[in-house]
Amino acid sequence: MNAFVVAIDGPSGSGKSSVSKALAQRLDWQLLDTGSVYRALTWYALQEGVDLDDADAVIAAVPGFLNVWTLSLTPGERWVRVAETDVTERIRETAISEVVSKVAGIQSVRDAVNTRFREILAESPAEGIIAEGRDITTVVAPDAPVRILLTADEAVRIARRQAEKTGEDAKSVAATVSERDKRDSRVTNFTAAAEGVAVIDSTDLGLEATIQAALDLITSRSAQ
Ligand SMILES: Nc1ncnc2c1ncn2[C@@H]1O[C@H](COP(=O)(O)OP(=O)(O)O)[C@@H](O)[C@H]1O
Ligand SMILES: Nc1ccn([C@H]2C[C@H](O)[C@@H](COP(=O)(O)OP(=O)(O)O)O2)c(=O)n1
Repeated sequence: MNAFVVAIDGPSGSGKSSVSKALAQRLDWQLLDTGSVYRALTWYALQEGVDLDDADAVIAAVPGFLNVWTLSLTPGERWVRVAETDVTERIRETAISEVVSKVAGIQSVRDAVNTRFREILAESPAEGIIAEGRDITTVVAPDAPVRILLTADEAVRIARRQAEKTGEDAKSVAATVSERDKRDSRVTNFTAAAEGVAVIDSTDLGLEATIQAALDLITSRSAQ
């Protein structure tokens, strides 16, 4: 039987990772963090000496990356590996956040990665799987029974990121978030909900209330 797919999109700091992880843990489902794959590919390309402004060179690096990349789908055991190297922490560093949109902005890179995402969703042995990113509701899994766009005002999202990155300059954290969202929205639509996609705006919602709103949607759709 195919796993029940929940697709979640939203801009940086909207709560995708935290909400998706909590949902997967509570439901005992799998979790696919698609952003981590673009981040790991960016790390790999840099490691291989690829110029990220050379789209053909980035595209040429994708098959080699997909051969050696592995990630955990278990929500409580988050790790991403490239061959023997555990890149879980380093792919979250600002040096990657600042350039990942260059890689994610190349359409044929997206096509190759999306094919792998669809395989993961189709092959999931779990009862359900939560997939989060920027184009899961629209491109990767437009037929998912539950599709959610998580939003929050930009100032709130920036403040959340700044609270996480207390050792870094607050202005540059803000600039990284805004510039990345601007660049990412050239290739993916995560600012407006596509038809049939439910919006959860967490601007004035705590994390627990946001998780509960998503759980309510899943419960009502899975009962249908
Ligand atoms: N509704 C919320 N209320 C308060 N804090 C939140 C909420 N959603 C997320 N956060 C916090 O904001 C930060 C960014 O959330 P995260 O899940 O990493 O967002 P995203 O994956 O969309 O970039 C995290 O520290 C998280 O705990
Ligand atoms: N399905 C996806 C997921 C992420 N991306 C891009 C957008 C982001 O710049 C990077 C990293 O995404 P990630 O979700 O880790 O970023 P945030 O945690 O929201 O800041 O990848 C994408 O283009 N499509």
